[in-house]
This record gives sequence, C-alpha cells and structure tokens, in this order.
Amino acid sequence: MLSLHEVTAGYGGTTVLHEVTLTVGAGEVVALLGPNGAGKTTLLRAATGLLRPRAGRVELAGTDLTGRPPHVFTRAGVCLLPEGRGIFPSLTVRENLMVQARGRGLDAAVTTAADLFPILGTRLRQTAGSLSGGEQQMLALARAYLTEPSVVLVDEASLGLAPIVVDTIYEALGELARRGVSLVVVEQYAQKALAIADRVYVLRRGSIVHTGRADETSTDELYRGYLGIPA
Ligand SMILES: Nc1ncnc2c1ncn2[C@@H]1O[C@H](COP(=O)(O)OP(=O)(O)OP(=O)(O)O)[C@@H](O)[C@H]1O
Repeated sequence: MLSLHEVTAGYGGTTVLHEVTLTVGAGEVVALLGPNGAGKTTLLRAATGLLRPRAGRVELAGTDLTGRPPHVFTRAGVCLLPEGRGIFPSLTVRENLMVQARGRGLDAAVTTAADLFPILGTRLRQTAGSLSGGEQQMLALARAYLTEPSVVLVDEASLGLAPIVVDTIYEALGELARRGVSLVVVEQYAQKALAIADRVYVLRRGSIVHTGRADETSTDELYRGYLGIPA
C-alpha cells in the first residue's frame, strides 16, 4: 500500500531521516515508536508530501508519489492526522464535518461520524474548540474517516489525554482498521500502539533500529533496548 524506500529527508542543513524504509500493507496497522526527536513526525511528513525527500522514494500502491504536493497524496487516499489534531476550533462540530462531507451530503457525514463516535452526535452544535481533548481527537478521526482514506497516519493521538479517553481513541483506531483502513500510528508510549498493531518499527536518531511483528515484540524489551534512552 504505502511505502517509503530509503528516504533521506530533513530541514535546511539538517538531515533528520537517514535512508528510512517503512511499508504499511492494505488493512495493516503499523506502530511507529521512538524517543523524542527521533524523527517520527518528520517521517509522517515525508510520507504525506509535506516534506520532500532528498533521496529515496514514496509509493502508494505501486505509484511513485515522490516529490508530489500534499493534495496529490490526499486525493490518492493518504490522510495525516497531525499532532495538533487539525480541526477548526471556532466552527461547530457539524460545520467541521460539513467541510469534509464533500459529495456524500451533510446528513450522511453526520450519521457516519455519530456511528463511529456516538458522543459527537450529541455535540453537533457545540464549537469544536469547546470540546474536551478526547472529543476533539474523535472529531479529528471522524473527519479523517470522511475523506474515505486508504491510509491514515496518526501523530500522537493520545497526547495530553486521560487514560480512559486514550482507550476510546484506540478503540476507534481499531475500528478504522477493521473497516479496512491502513494505519501508521506514532506513539511515544508503546503499549497502546502495540496492542492494535500488526507490525512495529522503532526509529532512533532518524534510522530504523528495530522492526518486527507486534505480537513478538515485548514492551519491556523495547524500553530497555530503544525507548528508555534519549534520541
Ligand atoms: N521545521 C523544522 N525545522 C528544523 N528542524 C526541525 C523541524 N521540525 C523538526 N525538526 C527537528 O527534527 C528532529 C526530529 O523531529 P521530529 O518532530 O520529527 O521528531 P519526533 O520523533 O516526532 O519527536 P517527538 O516525539 O518529540 O514529537 C528534531 O531534532 C527537531 O528539532
């Protein structure tokens, strides 16, 4: 589905990613872990056209998208959920969904969103900025889902959320995966991501230092080997 082949990328004179290779298959969930500053967000940006790789290739279902602008990735079904959630805080929940409704019609968009997150259905007239952090994340996920993506890349969905809310968000991510959406989930805290992932990659100082099946990867081992140490 989506793959990066030996991607090198960075900002100005700084190289952040060094020949990174990562793939996510159709309907697969991949966890991307790594300490602060390892380059996880940079990898997501390179994978979605927001950052042009200096070397290497980015492909979607065999089509080379390297160097294409972000809207080409979006149109091709690649959706990034950024750390700041990417919702419009001053618009209502309904309006946020409406912006994403496109051809399907507002009612269908609202029904789809409320089906995924019943609580959103009860908050339609509230401004998105006044929702709780967890509800905002749900709205961001619902909006992503309305774009009918084939791959969603999620940057730290659990950031700043209470554990019980994190559970809800991860249940929703699991539901997206069951509906056939491929996921790349960036997390600083490994456990949640590993629980829904098929495979895991660990990024450290811009290089992949570990990859394997999630069910064969122990959290202890990850923390001892890679995550407990600064990038
Ligand atoms: N726009 C930018 N310009 C210059 N350097 C940047 C920029 N964005 C990120 N960096 C640098 O690139 C490196 C990797 O950052 P990145 O945000 O990709 O890491 P991360 O693994 O997502 O970290 P975190 O878990 O803390 O969010 C860091 O050293 C950071 O300072």
